[in-house]
Amino acid sequence: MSGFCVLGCGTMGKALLTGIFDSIKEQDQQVSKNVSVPDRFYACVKFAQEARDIEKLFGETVGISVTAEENVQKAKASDVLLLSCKPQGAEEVLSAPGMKEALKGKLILSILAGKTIDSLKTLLDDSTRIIRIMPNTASRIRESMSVLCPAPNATEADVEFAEWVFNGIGRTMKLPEKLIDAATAMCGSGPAFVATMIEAMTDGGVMMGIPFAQAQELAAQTMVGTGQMVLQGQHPAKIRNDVSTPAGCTISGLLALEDGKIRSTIARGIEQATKTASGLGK
Ligand SMILES: NC(=O)C1=CN([C@@H]2O[C@H](COP(=O)(O)OP(=O)(O)OC[C@H]3O[C@@H](n4cnc5c(N)ncnc54)[C@H](OP(=O)(O)O)[C@@H]3O)[C@@H](O)[C@H]2O)C=CC1
Ligand SMILES: O=C(O)[C@@H]1CCC=N1
Repeated sequence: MSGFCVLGCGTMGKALLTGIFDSIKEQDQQVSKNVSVPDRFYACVKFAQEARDIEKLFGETVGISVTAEENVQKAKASDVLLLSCKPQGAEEVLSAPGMKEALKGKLILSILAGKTIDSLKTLLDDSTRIIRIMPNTASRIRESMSVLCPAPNATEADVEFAEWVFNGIGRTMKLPEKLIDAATAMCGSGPAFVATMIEAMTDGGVMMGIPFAQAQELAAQTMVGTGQMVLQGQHPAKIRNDVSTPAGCTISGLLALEDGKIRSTIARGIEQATKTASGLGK
């Protein structure tokens, strides 16, 4: 058995823990003999009130110790640590007196956007193994898209553990670190982009007389269904062509979207978010 510690339990830390606890509770995954399922959970925050709020969030059912200003103590008690403070906060967290020693021989799963393995290594002992991971907030409902980038010192067992954790809260994909900023834009930031598209479709529906709640449900389920068709192997272009009946309403709407440069605008948004991600934590 092992200890799992979230260093910086904010929006993403809480989303990840929620998904992980549900995943372990359902035990809906074949846990290989290499994976040591954590039996002790710790969440570290800065302030006592935050700790109390998180304890309330998870309630009594989950055995988690939530503490403020006890990062090093909880790191000592853990085998795997999820680093989920802001990128700019990495130095403060990892340079705390005693932290480097506490992390010796342990595995760090860093979800910090833009914080490279090389920059993390400058703050850690060589024996501390690193896997960069880019999940998203859909972890909360176990529908995350998480990109994994193991450092050269990560073992096969480390990668298997990380894949067990993140496959339990969605889908995973391994990519080289040079692509993680683009993955951050697509997957980490992606829910914000998709939510904006859902809002825009909802606005269209409301404008045409559908009440907001119904319009939002229509937009959200259409997004989910279309995404599922793509994940099941349908090319988006085929979906688009199949739906576009000649002289029908779809092609008229599509041309209005193209007039608004929807494709290049969305692609440019990914480009810009990638560029910003690459500068975070520097
Ligand atoms: N939000 C998202 O959807 C995603 C975020 N990420 C990455 O995840 C990380 C966290 O993002 P997010 O959850 O949104 O940010 P939050 O600010 O919500 O969470 C960061 C948490 O870390 C805490 N913290 C900061 N410094 C310390 C410290 N010294 N000791 C203990 N706790 C500390 C903060 O406490 P306090 O608030 O009191 O400062 C806060 O609770 C970032 O690196 C981000 O790049 C990755 C993918 C998606
Ligand atoms: O916006 C951010 O910087 C973080 C990383 C990806 C999603 N949120």
